[in-house]
Amino acid sequence: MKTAQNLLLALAACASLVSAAPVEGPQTHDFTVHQVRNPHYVKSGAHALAKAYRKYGKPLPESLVTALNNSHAKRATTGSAVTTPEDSDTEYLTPVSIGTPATTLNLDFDTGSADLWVFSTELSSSTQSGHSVYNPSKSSTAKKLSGSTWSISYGDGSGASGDVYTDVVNIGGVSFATQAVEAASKVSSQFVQDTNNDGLVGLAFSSINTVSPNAQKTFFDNVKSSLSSPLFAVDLKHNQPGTYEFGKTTSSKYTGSIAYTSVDTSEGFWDFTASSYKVGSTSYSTKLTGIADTGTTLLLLPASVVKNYYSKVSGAVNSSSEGGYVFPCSATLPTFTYTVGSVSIVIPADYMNFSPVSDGSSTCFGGLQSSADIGINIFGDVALKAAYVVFNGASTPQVGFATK
Ligand SMILES: Cc1noc(C)c1CN(C)Cc1cc2n(n1)CCN(c1cc(N)ncn1)C2
Repeated sequence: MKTAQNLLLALAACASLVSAAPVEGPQTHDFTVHQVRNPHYVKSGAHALAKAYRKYGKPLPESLVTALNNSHAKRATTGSAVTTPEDSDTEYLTPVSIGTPATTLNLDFDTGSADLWVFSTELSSSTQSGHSVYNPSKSSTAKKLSGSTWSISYGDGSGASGDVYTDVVNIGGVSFATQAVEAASKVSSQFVQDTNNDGLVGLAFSSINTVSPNAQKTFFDNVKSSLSSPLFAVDLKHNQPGTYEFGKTTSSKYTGSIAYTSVDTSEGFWDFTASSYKVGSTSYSTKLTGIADTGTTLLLLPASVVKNYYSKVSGAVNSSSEGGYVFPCSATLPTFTYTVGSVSIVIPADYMNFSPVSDGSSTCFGGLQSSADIGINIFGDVALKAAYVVFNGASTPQVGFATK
């Protein structure tokens, strides 16, 4: 059998080096096959040998079957997906494929919550209108999580609720076969109107997942152990597409080094502390503890910090009618800098002008607002899009920041 095995192995080896010689004749075609190496492929002799046995219809020897089952050539996985800003960076939407055959929904990746929920056929037709929806009855891999329900409400008073299925979910090439997919049967008006948004992917800690009676794991918690590295990296940009990477960081996406700091997960968030901040060139040695939250649009910090900032903006007022600090759109704004370890993230002045309070208005709403009414500071998209941010889910979670 050895000879036969060697032959099959040799055949298998040849089979992987296909580069047919050009065929001479009345017409000449170039049949050269160009190999492109798959950087993620982990070579396995047992798999190559088994391929040869199968190719010639030979039963696999017991030893080979054992080797295959024990093969530690587990594919280390990584993936990357493009995320696109909507409505002046109000939110960032990323395509996610769900079910068999797959349907692609554009979802809001939210490191501030832990439910993966989607618009579904369980909503009224008028509510579904304009959205891509998940139809579990059309997915051969959908399984109802019997007796489970979910209900979530967000800081801005929006929310959704429904029942639960497990199904295959693929994000940027990283797939999990039995992800809890929370199908919405009710959504609040903010979501109905937002036809760009087909639901959310929660990337906070699974401890705050709302499924009852048994909380479900986030997509990241499900895939974490199979990733090359237990992390996801977030590269949000101002008015242009960015990326969510799973299992890897990409050095060309940032400058200098990534400064990591500890995370307090006790509330289920990526809660970290910046050691100091700056308004323009004025430094404040005040620590800022808050959550890294991709699902919140703005930067929400203590009233004292916000006051220091807008004291440098001529014409700025804290408007009760507009619900926060506003200023003349022509005002010159200072930058805002937050420091994590050795890295200082400078938020450019134009990020600090969120948008006119309404179309055509010459009064603009600030990207920095007070967190006083919330009870927690939130480093939302205004802060995060100035950085390359790594959410590391190792046994001691960390969050890392780099300039870009
Ligand atoms: C309008 C609007 N405002 O902000 C967003 C996003 C929208 C988009 N859209 C109209 C409606 C909407 C409302 C929410 N979302 N989407 C996403 C989840 N929300 C969060 C997440 C979180 N971590 N923290 C607080 N809320 C509230």
